[in-house]
Amino acid sequence: MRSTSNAVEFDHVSKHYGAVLAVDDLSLSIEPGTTVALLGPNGAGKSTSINLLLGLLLPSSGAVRVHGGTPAEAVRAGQMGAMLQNGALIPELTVKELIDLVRRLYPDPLALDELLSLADLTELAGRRAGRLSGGQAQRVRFALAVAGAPRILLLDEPTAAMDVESRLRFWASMHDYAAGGRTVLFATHQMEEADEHSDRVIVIARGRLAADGTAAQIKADAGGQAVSFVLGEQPAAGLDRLPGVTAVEVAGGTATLHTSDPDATLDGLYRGTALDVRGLTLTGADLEAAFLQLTRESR
Ligand SMILES: Nc1ncnc2c1ncn2[C@@H]1O[C@H](COP(=O)(O)OP(=O)(O)OP(=O)(O)O)[C@@H](O)[C@H]1O
Repeated sequence: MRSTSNAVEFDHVSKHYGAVLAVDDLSLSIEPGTTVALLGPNGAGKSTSINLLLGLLLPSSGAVRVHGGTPAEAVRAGQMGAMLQNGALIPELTVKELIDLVRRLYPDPLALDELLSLADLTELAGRRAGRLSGGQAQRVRFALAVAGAPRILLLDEPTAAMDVESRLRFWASMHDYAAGGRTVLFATHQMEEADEHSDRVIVIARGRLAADGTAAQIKADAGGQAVSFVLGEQPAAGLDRLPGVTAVEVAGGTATLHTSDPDATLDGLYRGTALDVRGLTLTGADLEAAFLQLTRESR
């Protein structure tokens, strides 16, 4: 029986390169229309996972499914587009010629003008590919990846060569593309990119799943948020039982409540205690702190 409800499924997938175990019993599924960030330190297995999804590598064990079929079937049907780390462009062709050449390979491609506009290349249409800057060439790679109007778009560190301005333009293009109900999976080292541009963050470390959820959930699970206030001489008893609280520290008259749910903790503090709460500060874990904690835990 083939399930068609998920765009992507990894079912107990492992991948060895000789003695190196790059992906270790990874199971996950991605619903259609989701934008997922794949986050992990160097060597975590991100590129290997993307190559498995594209059918460029076969799993040592387990199964990878794309819309219920094999990756090879999905690629043949033009369902997948990919922007890998260093895809070569033909330097003599103009941007327009190159994109048109590739789009004509697909059964149901996007229109040339639409592609140029989507990748913000209209003004560079007549420029030879060999004369583009690194960031402009990445935009061309993006146009080539979406030329066949794939249902699933895979991006391996797409903004690695881009300056701030190019990054902004690139993410705007990605969101335009994803808005049509397409599934996007992008690998990144940039926490803020994962936080800002995905519906879901999957953290892998040493080939295993370290965390899976929205950026907000991952931050909360890492328990890095805290509510602090001036306790003075008041008793600290019971603070550790407030909703969401994972640990309490009292030092120099200040109480710090580490919490997985600051809203619930504050509510409990005001309604459930008779404390006089002054000098309140809230500190949130950023995704970077959560990520470091998660990937450290899995070592
Ligand atoms: N062709 C290969 N032969 C042998 N080992 C490999 C090969 N490709 C990757 N590896 C190893 O597999 C592990 C996972 O590598 P992978 O490239 O998937 O990680 P990554 O998360 O994409 O890393 P990065 O962030 O550095 O791009 C690493 O230990 C890497 O050294």
